[in-house]
Amino acid sequence: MSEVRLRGVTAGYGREAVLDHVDLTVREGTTTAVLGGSGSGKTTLLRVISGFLRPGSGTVEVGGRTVAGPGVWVPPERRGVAYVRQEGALFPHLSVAGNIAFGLPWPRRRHRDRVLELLELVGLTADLADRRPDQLSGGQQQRVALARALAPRPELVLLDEPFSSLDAGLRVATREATARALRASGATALLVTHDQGEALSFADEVAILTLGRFRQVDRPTVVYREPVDAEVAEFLGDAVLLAGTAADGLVDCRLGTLPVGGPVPSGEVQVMVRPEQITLTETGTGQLDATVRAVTYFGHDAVVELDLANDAAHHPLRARVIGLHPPTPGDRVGVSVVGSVRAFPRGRTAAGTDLPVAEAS
Ligand SMILES: Nc1ncnc2c1ncn2[C@@H]1O[C@H](COP(=O)(O)OP(=O)(O)OP(=O)(O)O)[C@@H](O)[C@H]1O
Repeated sequence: MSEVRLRGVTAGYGREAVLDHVDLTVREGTTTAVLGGSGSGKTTLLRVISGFLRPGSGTVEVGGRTVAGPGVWVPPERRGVAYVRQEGALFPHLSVAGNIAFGLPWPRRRHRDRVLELLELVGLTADLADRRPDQLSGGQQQRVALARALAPRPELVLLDEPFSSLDAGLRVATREATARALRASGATALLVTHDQGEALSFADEVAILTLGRFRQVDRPTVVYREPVDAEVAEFLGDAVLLAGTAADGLVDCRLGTLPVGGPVPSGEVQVMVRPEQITLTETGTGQLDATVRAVTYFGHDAVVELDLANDAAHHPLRARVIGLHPPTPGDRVGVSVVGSVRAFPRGRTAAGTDLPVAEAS
């Protein structure tokens, strides 16, 4: 049993609380990605769980055992928690095998079989075992760091932005190898990142941390499609926010009358549409007509800025279309919205902060 549970955890440095009565559960054998902006407290959270920082209040449980709480303090080395940092921090004077064996308990340090098994687990070949870290690519070094962390069969693996120093291609390959290795080892894991795509693709659950609290913790598809408020929606991807009026499961906005998914407030609302929900067709065949103002081409897809024909204020609107045949500026197109949209009450976010008043495309 290696579930992690935080209840009412407050922690910080000096007087200022970085984490403010935080609750979080990571189920046994699953991975949760903690997504937050710079300085939101992601590393502080990992320090509290690993035992490098004492919480001011609340309890931390790892594997059903309280490791921090009123009158309880288990030191880091007795928590069964492994920590992989941004830079793997391998020992430069030891070989790959030596680095991995360092993570094994003393009597097993000479067991080459276990080292080779761990290399295979992280997707590296046995011929790398005798190289020094400076003879490896950045992605290979991170995989060795992961193998070293998994060597003592930890109950919990904490990953602190372990892919952020890698370039795009290596990053994806290393991320996939890490996800596979974690699944195969059965470890519970917590990944800290500020990369939305990484959080959504890597983890079983995504936890959004802002202002010292978790705003939403749920499966990737749920936090993306059903964000709790407009701020979370914008934090977790591209979002088109529009003013609207909601009633009876429908909302009126400058994209027309659209069905609302999830909770349906009534009255003045902020409408959230993902740009990929806005599809372009031949002019006259969509729900609305528009003129293409600008196109940003990314290869696999393109972002198209549109001027809606019925919009006297000329607020541009963003659509995301597949990159096969993107339109060109000046084209006239039909515009439709696929699926339901979200509607949030105007005025306050779920966290109690004010919503932006202006429309954003
Ligand atoms: N040792 C420290 N002493 C004092 N303040 C600290 C210390 N470490 C972090 N902080 C402050 O605590 C806040 C949260 O820091 P933390 O490192 O947890 O954020 P983060 O979300 O991991 O950020 P990043 O994504 O930039 O690494 C920041 O305001 C930071 O300046």
